[in-house]
Amino acid sequence: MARSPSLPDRPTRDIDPNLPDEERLDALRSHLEELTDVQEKLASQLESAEERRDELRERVDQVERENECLKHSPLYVASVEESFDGEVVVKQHGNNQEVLTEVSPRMADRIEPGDRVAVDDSFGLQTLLSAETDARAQAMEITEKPDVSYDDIGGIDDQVREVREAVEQPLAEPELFEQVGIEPPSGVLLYGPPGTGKTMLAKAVATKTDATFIKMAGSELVRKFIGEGSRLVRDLFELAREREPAIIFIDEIDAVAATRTDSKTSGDAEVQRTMMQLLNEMDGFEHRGEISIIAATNRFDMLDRAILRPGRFDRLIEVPEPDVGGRERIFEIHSQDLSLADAVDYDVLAERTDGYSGAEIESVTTEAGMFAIRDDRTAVTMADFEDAIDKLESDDGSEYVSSENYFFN
Ligand SMILES: Nc1ncnc2c1ncn2[C@@H]1O[C@H](COP(=O)(O)OP(=O)(O)OP(=O)(O)O)[C@@H](O)[C@H]1O
Repeated sequence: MARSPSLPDRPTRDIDPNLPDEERLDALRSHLEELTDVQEKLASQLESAEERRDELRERVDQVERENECLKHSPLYVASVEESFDGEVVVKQHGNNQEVLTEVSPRMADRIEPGDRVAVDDSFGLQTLLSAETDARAQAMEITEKPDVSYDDIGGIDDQVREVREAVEQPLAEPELFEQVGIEPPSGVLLYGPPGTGKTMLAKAVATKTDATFIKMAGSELVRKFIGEGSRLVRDLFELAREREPAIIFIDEIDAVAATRTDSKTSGDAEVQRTMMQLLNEMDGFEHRGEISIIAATNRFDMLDRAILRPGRFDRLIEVPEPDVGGRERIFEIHSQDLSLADAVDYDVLAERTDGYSGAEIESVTTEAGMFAIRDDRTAVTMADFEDAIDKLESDDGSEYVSSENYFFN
């Protein structure tokens, strides 16, 4: 705790009244100087004390706010089903319990059927959830025009070709499949280590086919939107129908489609419901129109085989870590917009980055640029790239450990 600084001594001086006038005046002047000095010191101490008081006040405010938050019990999310004079029927998400409850006059004229609200333990309506807090908006990332092209993807040419055949062609030339009399693949599953370009592949097809890209992350469905998973899956397919042509991209599908465990915890039951909804949507998707479904995982081993049956994710495409030629190409792609001071030997960099994913190579190029900036230069050199690799190798973060370590552990 900071101690208050001690106050300066108050100068005292006895001036002999019998001194000649001139000497008394001198003595008084010098006394005045001492007093002025003390006054300045006191003023500066007062200023520091006021600053400290303001800091403490701010801290008290913050602690009070935190305390308030701690005193509040959690709120539950519910939907308004019907609304009468000052009363509403709400249905709590998760357990689907329906109750009739009163609405405070403060909220009465703002509540309409279909609204999502936060309710407390006794179903008192606390807040009307705005569109921003709506789970549907939060759980799905919608991109009308993604800007990834096939040329932005390096080192996985075979996978690009397969995805084009399985997703792009049925969207672009459905009549071809009709003429030949075959069904295009229902869903495509991309599997492989993290950061190898799976999301990019899905976005690139959407760009090429002018389709809306709708992404949902399986992990978020089970962690963030507990109790709402199956409804959100239904919404996801509904939204795709509204936005045709559309590509539905389900990232980390393993989070909702992992092999069934024997445990009967409510969390597992909820994940099961979400997966069943997903399977239902896919099975009932006969006249799919211009909608394609792509899923991705880096835990292929964990998947429930039920999702791989014909009519579901029946086209599997492995997206591996890039080989040396692929890494060279990815270095070239990510250096396209860099100002380079001299020729960069991408082949040497590719040799040095065995086991790196595309995302890790992107980090190397960003870090190389940072080295140039730190050095007050506007162009990046080969040495910057080498230093960047050294730095990322020595960094103590699992982020840059070879992505093999993530895969099938
Ligand atoms: N093959 C690649 N070519 C060029 N860049 C790549 C490649 N793979 C990854 N990248 C870079 O890494 C970033 C992340 O890639 P992306 O999100 O497609 O990986 P992912 O396989 O979907 O990863 P995750 O499994 O973690 O979701 C991309 O935005 C891109 O900059």
